Amino acid sequence: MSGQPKAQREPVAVAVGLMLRQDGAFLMASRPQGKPYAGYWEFPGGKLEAGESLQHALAREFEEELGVRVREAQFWKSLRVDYPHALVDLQFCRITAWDGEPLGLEGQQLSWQSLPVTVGPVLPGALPVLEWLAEERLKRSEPDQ
Ligand SMILES: Nc1nc2c([nH]c(=O)n2[C@H]2C[C@H](O)[C@@H](COP(=O)(O)OP(=O)(O)OP(=O)(O)O)O2)c(=O)[nH]1
Repeated sequence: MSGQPKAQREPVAVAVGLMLRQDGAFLMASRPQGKPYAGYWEFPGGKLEAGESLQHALAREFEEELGVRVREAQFWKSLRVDYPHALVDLQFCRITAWDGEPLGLEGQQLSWQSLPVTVGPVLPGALPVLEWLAEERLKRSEPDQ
């Protein structure tokens, strides 16, 4: 295998955004050809550049990949995933306001989804997000104690 031995790998920080529409739908994207897990579905985002903040990386990736200007984003949850190709620290943010309609500027397919999702396969590092969204939905539907 090429690259660093697994045990010595430094985690790579990744900014990921869940664009959440008022009706509860969220945007998913297919991974473009040429990337690991091409064709798998994920949430838009990408790696932080050296010295870059999470908010900045999120805004940059959304401009580059979707042509969307992020107006309101809040950090939500993080998740470390150990892939054969990389060790990643995923920083998930909820995006609740933006300018523009998302376009697949890197050749990726886009789809507004709700639970259960109808696209697949879903990237392993995006699957837990669907569980978190389902948990939230459950909490919202439970009567107050
Ligand atoms: N965007 C995104 N990446 C995810 C998710 N879940 C998950 O495990 N990942 C992983 C896949 C990749 O290993 C990494 C993101 O790196 P990437 O290669 O897509 O990022 P990038 O756009 O900066 O790529 P590049 O400039 O190096 O081509 O995070 C997710 O929901 N969204």
